[in-house]
Amino acid sequence: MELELEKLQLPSDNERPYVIAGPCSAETEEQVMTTARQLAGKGCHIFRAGVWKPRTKPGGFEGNGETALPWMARVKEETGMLIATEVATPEHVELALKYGVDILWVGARTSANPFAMQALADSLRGTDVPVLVKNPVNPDLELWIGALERINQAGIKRLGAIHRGFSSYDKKIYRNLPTWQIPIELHRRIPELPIFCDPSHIGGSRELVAPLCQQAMDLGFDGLIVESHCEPDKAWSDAKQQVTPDVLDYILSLLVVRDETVTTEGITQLRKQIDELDNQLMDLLAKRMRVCREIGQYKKEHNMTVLQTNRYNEILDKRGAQGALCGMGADFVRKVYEEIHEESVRQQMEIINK
Ligand SMILES: C=C(O[C@@H]1C=C(C(=O)O)C=C[C@H]1O)C(=O)O
Repeated sequence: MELELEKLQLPSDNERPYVIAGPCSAETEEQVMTTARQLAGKGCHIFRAGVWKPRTKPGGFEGNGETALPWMARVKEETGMLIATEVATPEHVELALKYGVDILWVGARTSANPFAMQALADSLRGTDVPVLVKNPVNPDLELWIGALERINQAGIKRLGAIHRGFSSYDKKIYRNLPTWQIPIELHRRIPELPIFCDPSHIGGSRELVAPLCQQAMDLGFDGLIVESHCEPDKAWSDAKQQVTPDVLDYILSLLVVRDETVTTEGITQLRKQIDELDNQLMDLLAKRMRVCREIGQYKKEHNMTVLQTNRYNEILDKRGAQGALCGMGADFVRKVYEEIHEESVRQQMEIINK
């Protein structure tokens, strides 16, 4: 099915990127207002805050619910910023609209559930609020598109997608794997659909926000939705991944916004692939080391030496031959495996001596 789309028409200083910023959760009126004033002072046009928080496990802070909506309304009134929040049920939609929320987004757990998406779509019928749909937690492009289609079929034409990464058991570098090929394919399939990147949830840590924002710009994303809190370390949820409005402003000031229509960026695209492959390499290395540690544990239990020269030689020979077949120098492959072996032995020594 073709989506029937209209421009989002959101305020922004430039053509790109749209920036939506604000805390993970609306915790207190003071926290909301302080953060909002600071963001507005930095020229931010759209304020986000979670009012209903889907938490993986019970017992955490699940949001203030309706109590927080008047705070959001106050942000809009006092700063002039538009306000955005997450909705997961028809009741959320009704309340958010009642308090004048300008933009709604649908979270990753909700977009993974067609029943929930249909209920949301039905509750949106007859409104013209812009809706942004996060990717489902699992890397399923069809499910993501299906969620967008349901909202669109309910008559919502100002529609966007948010890439927040995909859940995985492995959380070595990212909290949620970016798997860029999925939003890239979404853009290829529906070029007129604006795509936002959520570097906070992909990265899960402050340090990754800037590089991920840049990666999103490099891939031609239309906007960014970034978690920003007046005192990130004291945040009631997602403390590690929030940045202050000051830091956000700095990150945005350094962003290189690239133009999709200029065709001289062949090298940038190639480097993107390199980054992605390097991330995969790091991931694989981390996995290999994990197996080595298991072997270390086995050796401890069976009183075996860490160093197994025959096996080591076998690996050097085999990988060297493989490398040669792929056009890589024997010396290079040997050096790589010597380094890997050294680290593997170091990690096993730690285990065997524990
Ligand atoms: C992992 C092992 O321990 C050591 C590390 C190796 C590796 O990282 O490939 C190979 C041989 C051993 O010296 C093993 O015995 O298999």
